[in-house]
Amino acid sequence: MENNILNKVIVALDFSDETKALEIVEILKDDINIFKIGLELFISSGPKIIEKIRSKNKQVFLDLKLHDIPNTIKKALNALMEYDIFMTTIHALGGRKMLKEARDSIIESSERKNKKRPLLIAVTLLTSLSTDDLVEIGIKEDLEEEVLNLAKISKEEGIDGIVSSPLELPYLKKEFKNELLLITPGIRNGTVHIPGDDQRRSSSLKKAIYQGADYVVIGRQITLAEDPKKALYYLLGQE
Ligand SMILES: O=c1ccn([C@@H]2O[C@H](COP(=O)(O)O)[C@@H](O)[C@H]2O)c(=O)[nH]1
Repeated sequence: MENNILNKVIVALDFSDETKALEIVEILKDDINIFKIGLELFISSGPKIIEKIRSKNKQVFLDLKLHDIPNTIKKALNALMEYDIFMTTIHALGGRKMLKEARDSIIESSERKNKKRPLLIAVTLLTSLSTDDLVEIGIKEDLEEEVLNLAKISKEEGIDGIVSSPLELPYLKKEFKNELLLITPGIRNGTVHIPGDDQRRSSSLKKAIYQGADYVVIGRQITLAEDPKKALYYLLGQE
């Protein structure tokens, strides 16, 4: 059971210091198979960090959350196909045309380069946003409806999966069954103090898994802990 859950855990390496990021990979390499490179690490270290992690026989989730006009996204994803990555992200709020260009671009480049393509994942509404934040930026739709709507458009445009908060899992799972990968950050258990924690829609690791997450992304709860491996196993044991 523990192993099944571990296969679904992605650890976010949110550091500007690549030595620190690689240290975490080293500590967790027997437990975790996929590590996430986000904007901070990618901007600080550049693309070479991808190969450094892959050389330890680990998969890379390159989480750049691209959000731009369709043509720019198309070209960016074409360029991204140079890297050997397992999964990457774009924002569903970029709209239907952007999602379609993203999907077409990644498929065309993979066929042209005869190379396996990464999974393309659309972020719905960031887990740091509360209902009040959404109303303030003009998203007056019920939060659940909005996530569902963005997920539906993503699926219609052939996107492989979506990012949402764990709180939205019950109805997303009911709607999409196994037709869309469900990926949830926002995992919290309160054991590690996270200064200025910005997550607003969160839940525990086990709850997210029981409610149908295909992958959960965990960062600071593990990476800021004195003993990251112990923190990971503590999360695994907690309801
Ligand atoms: O809606 C989203 C999309 C992406 N993330 C990313 O997940 C991790 C979460 O890290 P924690 O330290 O566990 O909060 C982080 O890399 C985010 O960029 C997200 O949190 N919410």
